[in-house]
Amino acid sequence: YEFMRRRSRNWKLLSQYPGDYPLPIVGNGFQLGFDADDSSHKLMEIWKKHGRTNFRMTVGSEEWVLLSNPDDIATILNHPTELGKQVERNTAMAPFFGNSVSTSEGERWKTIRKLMAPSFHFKTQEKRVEHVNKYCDSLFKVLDDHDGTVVDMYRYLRPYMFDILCNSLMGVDSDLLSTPDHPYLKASAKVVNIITQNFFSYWRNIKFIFQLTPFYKEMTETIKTIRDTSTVIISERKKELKKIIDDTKNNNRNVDVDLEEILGNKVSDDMCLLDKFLLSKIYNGEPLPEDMINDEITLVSWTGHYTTTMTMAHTLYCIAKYPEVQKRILEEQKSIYNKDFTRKPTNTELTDMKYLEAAIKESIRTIPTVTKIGRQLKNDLEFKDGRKVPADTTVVVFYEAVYQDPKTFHEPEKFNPDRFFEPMHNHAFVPFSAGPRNCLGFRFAWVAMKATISNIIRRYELSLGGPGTEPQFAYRIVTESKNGLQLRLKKRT
Ligand code: HEM
Repeated sequence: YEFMRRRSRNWKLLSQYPGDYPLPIVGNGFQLGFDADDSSHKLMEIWKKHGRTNFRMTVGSEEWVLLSNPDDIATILNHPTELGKQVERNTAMAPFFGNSVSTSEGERWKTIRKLMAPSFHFKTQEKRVEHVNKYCDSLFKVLDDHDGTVVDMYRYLRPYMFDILCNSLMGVDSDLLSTPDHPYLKASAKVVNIITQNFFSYWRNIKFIFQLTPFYKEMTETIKTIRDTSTVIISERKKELKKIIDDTKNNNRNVDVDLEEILGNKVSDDMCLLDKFLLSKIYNGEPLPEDMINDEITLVSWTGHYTTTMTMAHTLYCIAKYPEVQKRILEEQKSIYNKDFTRKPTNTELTDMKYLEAAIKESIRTIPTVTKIGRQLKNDLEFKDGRKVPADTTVVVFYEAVYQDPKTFHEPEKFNPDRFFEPMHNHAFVPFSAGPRNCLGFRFAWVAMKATISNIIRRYELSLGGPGTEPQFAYRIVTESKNGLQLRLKKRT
């Protein structure tokens, strides 16, 4: 009786939102179709059908409320305690990233997030710009070889971004840019697709069947490759730390690192992220177990390089597609670098690149890097308009819908960076999420994207790859083009 009572109460609350009547067992699941790559498109159709506003869906036994209203997005993302991720999404991601900061809850999440946060503080930006600029020279060497020809930007931007992260956060030189066919790059390119399939293909949760399929084998091999790469990075850094200690003992001191901190296992803000994981004893007074460090390094290496690469590549594509935007970015660059057009940017100059920033934002709006994020409610939640959503519901921030809503973005079909100079709702555009569980790496990502694009655009004229190369975007957990991102780069004289 209690179960029935709760169900009917929940249904009463949920049915305040538009949505189709759910069938027994499957709910509205069939409306998502059977092709995971197409489910985002299907959800957009449902959003339009119900009046381009927040709507509800029942997927299997789960209740979803999908939000496109910025007021309600502000309510969920800034909530101090509703920080739990959608259980289904975590199930899809956990085989790759275990119980990492992005997938964990409660004390583990809080402790690790606190340990990591100083590595992403705004004070670190100056140092990050230097790292990006250094690796840009290696990128130029590779891209110069393709002068005038069509090149897949993913192929070189991914290893480039991975090398920057590895050097800047892990203190290890990886140089994947010189081996773009490296097994890590091949494996990590499969992650988005596999997680998206796990998420939308419910039969995969029937483990004994899934384990018999080739998909399972592919997933296991992919996980092994990316986690083994983290093991190598961790052991390289351990060796380096040992060398620093030995060198110091032999009076050959490496000035970069404070030995007392290392020997005393003290963690300082200046240390690279991996040193913090290796040296801290925050976890029950003991060093962090190796598999826990592996979870975090695998997550940060993957998410940090993949999302940033996709956003940069898609922005370069938009710049190539809209020559007037390219012209205005270039004019802004000329106004900053009129004396020396090849000089690398400083952090202050990056903040002056307002039009470039608007162009990156408009690229994210039209090709959202992250298409949805979810929170699974622990308690009932009341939104600004007085409607309540019951505990256990999954509340989804449906970015694609927000970005295509004419109430929020006037003439959403137009590519218009200038819209970001107009006043807008402060939660209309939160691609890095917001509130206590926002993206830790957003400052790092901004620095990397702005510095890289500023350097690239001053060196090369960008145009589209031509017939047959138009990107085929798939809106997976991260948006990516199935046939790469082909652009023609021509060195400026
Ligand atoms: C353009 C690039 C990026 C975009 C669009 C992006 C977007 C996001 C979003 C939307 C979330 C929230 C996910 C959710 O609530 O389900 C998130 C979380 C996170 N991001 Fe990013 N991100 C980017 C780059 C980075 C970089 C460069 C790093 C690290 C080097 C990073 C590390 C993280 C971490 C660790 C979390 C989990 C935070 C937590 O749960 O407490 N991201 N990111």
